[in-house]
Amino acid sequence: MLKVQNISFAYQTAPVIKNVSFTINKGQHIALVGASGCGKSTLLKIIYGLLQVAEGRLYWDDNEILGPNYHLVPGEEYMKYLSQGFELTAYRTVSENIGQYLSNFEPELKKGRVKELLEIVELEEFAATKVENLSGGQKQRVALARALAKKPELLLLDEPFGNIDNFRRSSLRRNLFNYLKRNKITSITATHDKTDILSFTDETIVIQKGEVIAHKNTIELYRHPKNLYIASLFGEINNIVISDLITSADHSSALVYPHEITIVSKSSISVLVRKSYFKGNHFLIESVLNGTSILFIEHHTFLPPGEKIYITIPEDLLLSRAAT
Ligand SMILES: Nc1ncnc2c1ncn2[C@@H]1O[C@H](COP(=O)(O)OP(=O)(O)OP(=O)(O)O)[C@@H](O)[C@H]1O
Repeated sequence: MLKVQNISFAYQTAPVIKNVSFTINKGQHIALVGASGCGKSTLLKIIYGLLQVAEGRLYWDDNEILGPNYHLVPGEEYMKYLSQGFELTAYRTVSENIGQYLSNFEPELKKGRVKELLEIVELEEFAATKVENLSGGQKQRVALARALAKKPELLLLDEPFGNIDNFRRSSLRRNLFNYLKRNKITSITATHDKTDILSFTDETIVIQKGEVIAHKNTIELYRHPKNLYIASLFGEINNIVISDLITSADHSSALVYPHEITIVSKSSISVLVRKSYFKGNHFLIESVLNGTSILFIEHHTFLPPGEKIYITIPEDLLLSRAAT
């Protein structure tokens, strides 16, 4: 179990991490999300022991995680950190980099382990290629395999798929998180990508300006986002004033995802189409409600600008999402 207790940190004088506390159970996958510059990478570096906290304590089970004031070489045996700049040995091959920290005592065992890791990151055909001849995305996959090589108990990933093309990303993500679950490896992934969050994490921690503002089961967080900042992490979102739709309602607002709005042939709510954005399996319709508010709606076909359409939003959804 990882316990982070009331930690605070500043690079200079302005605090970057402010009184942060949370607990993560073994084997759980956690997404660490928030706007750029909110402190995600800083928090991962603190957990790994690269930065010294001004206040607070961190524990992995009963072991206190100490910062650089107490360590010459950062990092504990049980923990691996994959940073955004993956420090590989350029003139060595992919296999040599992956096996760098594995014991040479039993060469067959090492060979088998490197092969298994090459399969996870789908780099079998590059085993003998020097790292300097790889693309950015391929280097990121080598760094990932090397971080996994000694089966850490806790894996810290900073934007692990940032350089990897969409074509690879999906299968790599599945390979990695299935491997982590099978081996009961706890992970914390700092990410901007909602697919990382939604499909592969048990819980999500939301950071805003250095503070934890939510720590919840990922599905719960998606279904009941507490505010606009949280909902926006999952993509386009509408912040609807309920009295614009239901005359008897008060003036509170509700967060509604575009796919939760349905276009119908007739209803009491009409909007004007402004633009249709092609999204592959649907169009995102930008529309105007009451001449002022912008409303995004998911729809299966293109709608021309200026067209008047009717919509419905389930009333119980609106009321359950009403800001309190
Ligand atoms: N070495 C540093 N020295 C001084 N300030 C820093 C340093 N590294 C980061 N910061 C500042 O600390 C704040 C948090 O940075 P951090 O990299 O943790 O954010 P982040 O949430 O990971 O951002 P991103 O999503 O863009 O990677 C930012 O305001 C950043 O400018």
